Amino acid sequence: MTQGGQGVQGGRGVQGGRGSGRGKSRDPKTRDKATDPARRVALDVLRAVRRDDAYANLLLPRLLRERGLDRRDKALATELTYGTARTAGLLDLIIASAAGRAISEIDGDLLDVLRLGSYQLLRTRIGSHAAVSTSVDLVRAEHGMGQAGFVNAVLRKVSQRDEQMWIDVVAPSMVDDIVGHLAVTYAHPRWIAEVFAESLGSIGELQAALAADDQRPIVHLVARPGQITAEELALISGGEEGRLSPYCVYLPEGDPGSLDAVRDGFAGVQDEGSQLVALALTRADVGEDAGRWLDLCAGPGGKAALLGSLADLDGAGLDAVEVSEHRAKLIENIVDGLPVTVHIADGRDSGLEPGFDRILVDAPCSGLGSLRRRPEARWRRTPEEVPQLVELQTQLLTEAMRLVRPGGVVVYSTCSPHPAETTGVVAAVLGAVDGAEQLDARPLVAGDAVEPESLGSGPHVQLWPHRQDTDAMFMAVLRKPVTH
Ligand SMILES: C[S@@+](CC[C@H](N)C(=O)[O-])C[C@H]1O[C@@H](n2cnc3c(N)ncnc32)[C@H](O)[C@@H]1O
Repeated sequence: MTQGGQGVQGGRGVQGGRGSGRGKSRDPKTRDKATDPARRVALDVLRAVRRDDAYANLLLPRLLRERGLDRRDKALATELTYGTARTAGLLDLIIASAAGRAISEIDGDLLDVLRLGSYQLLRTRIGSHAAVSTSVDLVRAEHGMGQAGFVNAVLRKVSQRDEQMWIDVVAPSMVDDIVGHLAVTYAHPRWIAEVFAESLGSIGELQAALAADDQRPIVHLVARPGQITAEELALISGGEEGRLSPYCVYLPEGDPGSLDAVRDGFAGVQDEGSQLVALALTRADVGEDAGRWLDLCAGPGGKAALLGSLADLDGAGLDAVEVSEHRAKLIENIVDGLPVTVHIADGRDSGLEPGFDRILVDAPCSGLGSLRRRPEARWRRTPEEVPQLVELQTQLLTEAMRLVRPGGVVVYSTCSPHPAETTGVVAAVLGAVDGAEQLDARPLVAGDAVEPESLGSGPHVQLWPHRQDTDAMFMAVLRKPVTH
């Protein structure tokens, strides 16, 4: 996808056989065959997402493997599935307007096809004839001519405007409601745009934040220390060494699952921001480190594996607590051979003896900071979920402060920039633990390529896709007083 600016660059009308300028990436000439396997896979995933609450990023790779798509069809199916899932709310506004009826009045199966067709019309280079006719064919095969006629009529109407023209129709005006306008333009629910604005402290950067979140990110790999270096991993994967984490490799294309290093567990898929959180825990000054480390919310184990590798090199050991049995098994698999002990337990009452030198609380959260990587998530989350999460986060961090030894540190992190889940939780716990202090997290994250000052005013660190090109990870470092 190209950078999604405020105006749609190019903005060519689709009547000439092309959609708008944003997100154009494919030569359509050979993609016009009806119900080709790529569109079939995309539709099946979108349907499972809507009907069964499936996760597109888990189901799609499975279907691509099972159905034996070639490389080009895999790329097309991936673009159409993730793109459509990510923009579903915006597409629905356009479809409702074109159909002249509410989305709730459109049959779900037809809506999936309309979303897939509209996405092709508005955000890909696929010709409008191909986008419409392949959609009609998908419906005709399953639902007959009548329904196919409806889909044909709606998509033809959608094709009469490009994306920017439709935004002018369906979005609130920028003058009356700038947040609402930007939310629609960059395909986000309004409440999430409000949360981003609140976390950023103004709406000045909101457009950049939403635009970055409206892109498909490249894959980040972690080279597990002591097992493979980032330089080696970059060489064998064809990727590029990361800018921020010494263990990160950017993989612009290709299937990470096909790399031997990933299959053998020397490397894994992990956002660079998550690597920085684990790193911050190991870099914090705790005085004499007896090597008792704890990951209190460890599943599925990405950070536990990185911490375990670093603990191995340091002669330390890591206890990894996870409440879900299934996720605890995932940790077991990923930390095989490392000095990590997995406990299936509630982190609020794990039964572990206090006295840890370093504790990570990578708390369950709304996930608003990793929406780029989970295409449908933004349309599933609701603001009503947040207070309950905040309560759990506060309890987990409070327990971590009990388990850490005097002088030891707790890193509290979320893959969410929501102020209630981040600074709100930290302030509440700091206020409740006598003498606890918050350390400046910025020097623990900064490196050769990043000055601490570029990470905000501290003491916490809030990463952002539009600033660091990582997920919007939050981290705060708390130290328990020595006299406590
Ligand atoms: C954000 S994820 C952690 C991600 C993990 N650190 C990683 O890097 O792979 C939060 C985890 O906390 C677990 N969790 C939720 N409630 C918990 C609790 N009360 N005690 C321990 N773990 C909990 C969830 O099941 C989930 O696996």
